[in-house]
Amino acid sequence: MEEENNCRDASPASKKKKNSSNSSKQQAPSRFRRVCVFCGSSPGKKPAYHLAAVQLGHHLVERGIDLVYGGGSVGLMGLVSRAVHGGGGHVLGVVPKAVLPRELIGETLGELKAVSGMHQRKAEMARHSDAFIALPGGYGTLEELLEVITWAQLGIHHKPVGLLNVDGYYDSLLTFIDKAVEEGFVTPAARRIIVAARTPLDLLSKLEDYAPPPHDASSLNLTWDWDMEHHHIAIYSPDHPNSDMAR
Ligand SMILES: C/C(=C\CNc1ncnc2c1ncn2[C@@H]1O[C@H](COP(=O)(O)O)[C@@H](O)[C@H]1O)CO
Repeated sequence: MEEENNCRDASPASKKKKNSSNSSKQQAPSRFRRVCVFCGSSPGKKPAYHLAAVQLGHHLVERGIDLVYGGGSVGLMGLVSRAVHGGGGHVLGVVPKAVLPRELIGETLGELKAVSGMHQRKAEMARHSDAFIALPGGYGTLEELLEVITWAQLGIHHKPVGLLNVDGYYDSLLTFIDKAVEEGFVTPAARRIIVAARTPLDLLSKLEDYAPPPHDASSLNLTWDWDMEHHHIAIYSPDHPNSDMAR
């Protein structure tokens, strides 16, 4: 799967600013054209989570960064997408066909890309983005976050991965990952893949400065494609006519 052309000049967000108040706050151009945000399909209980989602959306618009996310208007996903869309930024929602019905995801603002399943969704969200940010969320958010961290560790991509640790929501996850380093399951270099901050502003400036750790795994030449045509599925059943056991 080829990555998108990340030329800044083509950014839709940089071309159309609906909200004139944002133009006065216009920042220096970001190195990112599009950022993928993973976050709860629920709003969470604390107002701090809601505020962080809205603030992140505003900061993206101010920097001319477009949003890629899981689509829909539910929970924190709805808050961040409305903030970006309302500020004149471009929003791309990537939604598996099975969860397209409005009763599941609500209304999607901006551009909607329907994909066949969850694996393709993650690959598409990643392909269209220059960096990832996880806001507070549940299993879905954790799964998406850990997958892009794993892909970075394997050298599948070199894009920054940010963790917005609103009100210490992710303290216990970070403590756990530090334990994994201590116990020898995560290397110190791989620990540095995660860029954490407590506010959207701090996180965005850390991500702008991020340099990926050197890793040997690039030579594996892995991709995040899930292309069945180019994968041989081995069959290890002695009774099967095409069994690979005999090969
Ligand atoms: C399928 C159901 C609700 C639909 N909700 C979702 N709509 C869009 N994207 C979703 C939805 N649920 C999960 N996602 C993806 O995972 C992340 C949020 O998951 P979490 O468990 O709420 O943290 C989010 O980034 C999306 O990409 C009925 O259950």
